[in-house]
Amino acid sequence: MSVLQGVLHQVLSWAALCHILSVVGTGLCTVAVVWMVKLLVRHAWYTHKLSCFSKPHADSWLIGHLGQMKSTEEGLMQVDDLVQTYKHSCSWFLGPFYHLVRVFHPDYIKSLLMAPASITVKDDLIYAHLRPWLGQSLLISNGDEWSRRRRLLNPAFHFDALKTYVTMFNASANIMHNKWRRLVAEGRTNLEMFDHVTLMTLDSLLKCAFSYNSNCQESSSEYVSAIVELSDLIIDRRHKILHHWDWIYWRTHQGKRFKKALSVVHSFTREVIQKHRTLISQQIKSEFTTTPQRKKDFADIILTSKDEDGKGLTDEEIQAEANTFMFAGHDTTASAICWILYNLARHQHYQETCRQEVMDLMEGRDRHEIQWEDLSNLPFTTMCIRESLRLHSPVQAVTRKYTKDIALPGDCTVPKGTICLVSIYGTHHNPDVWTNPQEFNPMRFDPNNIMGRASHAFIPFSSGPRNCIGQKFALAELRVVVALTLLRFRLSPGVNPEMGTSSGGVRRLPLLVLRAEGGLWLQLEPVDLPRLEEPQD
Ligand code: HEM
Repeated sequence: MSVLQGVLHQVLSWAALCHILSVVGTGLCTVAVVWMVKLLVRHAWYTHKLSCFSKPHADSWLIGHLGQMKSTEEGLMQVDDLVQTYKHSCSWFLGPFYHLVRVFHPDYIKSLLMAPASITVKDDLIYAHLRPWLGQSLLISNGDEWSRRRRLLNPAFHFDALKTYVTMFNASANIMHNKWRRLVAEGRTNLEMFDHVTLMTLDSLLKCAFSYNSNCQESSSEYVSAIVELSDLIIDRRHKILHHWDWIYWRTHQGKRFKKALSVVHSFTREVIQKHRTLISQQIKSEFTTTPQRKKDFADIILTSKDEDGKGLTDEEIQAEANTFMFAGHDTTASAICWILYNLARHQHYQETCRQEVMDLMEGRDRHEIQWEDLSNLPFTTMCIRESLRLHSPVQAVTRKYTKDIALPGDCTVPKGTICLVSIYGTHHNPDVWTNPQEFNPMRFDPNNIMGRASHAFIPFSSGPRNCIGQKFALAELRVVVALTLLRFRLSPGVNPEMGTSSGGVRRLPLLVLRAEGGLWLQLEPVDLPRLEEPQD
C-alpha cells in the first residue's frame, strides 16, 4: 500500500512540476512575444517618423546598419562617404533597438546643440555605462540637477583657477621632457606618444584636482592604472551589444574587472576628498593665524562652492564630479596633444614657425616656463592647435535626445525621444564647409580667414549649454605642453616597430577618443638651446 502511495505521490509531483513548467513556459513565451511585438511596432513607428531623412543602404529591414558601425579607419572613411553623399544628415537604425539621426552639417547641428538644456537629455547609448564610475555627475545628469551642478562647478574653471593650473601643466610637462631626454640619451629616439602623454595629463590632472603628486610618470600608480583599465573596459563594453544589459555584464570577466578597478578609483577619491574637507576646516580655524594659505585646487573650490540658497554639493556629489574631472580631462587632452605633435612632425615648416614663435617669447628669460599671460602671445601655435583639433578631433561625436520635437532646416523634424548622433568628425570633414578637408592647413584659423564661416563649423568641444566646461583648461594645457615640447625637441614621423610603418601611414582608431592603431610613433631630437634653469616638479 505504502509503495503504491509513494508511486502515486511521485507521479502526481511530476504532473504538478510539468504543469508549473508549462504555465511558466507559456508565461515566458507570452512576455517574449509581447516584447517582440512592442519592439517591432516601435521600429515601424520610427521608420515612418524618420522618413524625411535619407536612409543609406541597410543590410536588412530588421538588422539595419548594425553591422556597419565600425570603430576603425574604415569606419571614419565610411563617415566621409556619408558626408559626401548626404551633405547634412541621414537616418540609421541598429537592429530594432536604436534609431538614430546622424547630423554632420553646421546648420543642422546648430538647431540641436543650441536647444535649451531643459529639453536636452544625454541618452543611454553612450553615457549609461559611465554611470557606475561617474555617478549622476555633470557629464551625465539632465535638467535642473545638471544646471545646479554646472553653476556650482563654474568657479573651478574660472580664470583665477586656471592661472594656478598653468603652473601644474609646466611641472608635469617638465617631468615628461626630462624622461624623454634620458631615453634619447640612451639611444631611444623613437617613442610612442600616447603612453607618455596620457601619464603626463593624468599627472597634471591629479595635481590640479587634488594637489596630489602621484609620481605616476616615473613609477606605476594603482589609481592611474585603474583609470586606464576603466576607460579600456568602457570601450570594450560599448562594442559588445549583449554586454549593454547590466545583468549580463556584471557576470562577465570584464564586468568583474570593471568592479575591481572601480573600487580602487572610488576609494581613492573618497579618501582624498575627506582629507581636503579636514584641511579646509583646519584652514578656516587658522584664518587669523600666520599659517600660509595653500593655493586652491579643484577639490577645494568645489568643496566650498555654494548655490543661491547657500547650499553646496554633498560629499557623494563632489566625488562624482572629481571622478568626472579625471575621466573627461585625461584622455581627451592626451589625444589632442598627441595629434598636434603628429601633425607638426609631418609639417616641418609649420613646426619651425611655431618653434620660432615660442623662442621669441622666451627670449631674455632665465627659465623655460610658460605663464598664463604668455598663452595669448602664441597666435600661430594656437592656429596649429585649432587646425589639429579640427582634423583629428579627440571626441568624434556626441549623442543627444530631446523631450520635444526639434525642427531642422529643410522641413525635417527630429521626433522627441530620437537619438541624435551629432558628428563632430563629419562636420570637421564636410567638404561643403571646409575646402580640402583632409589637408592640415593652420591658415584656416588665421583671423582674416574665419570671417563668414558658419558658427558651428568648428566644434571640438561641442557647443551650446552642454558644451565642454573644461575647454579653457584644455586649451591652456595644450598650449603649455606644445610650446615647451617644441622648445626642447625637434619632431619627425617615427616608425611603429611592430608594424614597421612610419607614422606617415597611421591608421586612426576612433575609440572613446581618437587614437592610432599600434600607437603614434614620433622621432625626437633634442633642440640645441642654451641650457636654462628649468623648474622641476
Ligand atoms: C582637448 C580636450 C577636450 C575635448 C576635445 C573635450 C570635448 C568635450 C565634448 C565634445 C564635450 C561634450 C560631451 C557631450 O555632450 O556628451 C565635453 C563635455 C565635458 N567636458 Fe570636455 N573636452 C576636453 C577636455 C576636458 C577637460 C580638461 C575637462 C575637465 C578637466 C573636461 C570636462 C568636461 C565635462 C565635465 C563635460 C560635461 C559638460 C556638461 O555636460 O555640462 N573636458 N568635452
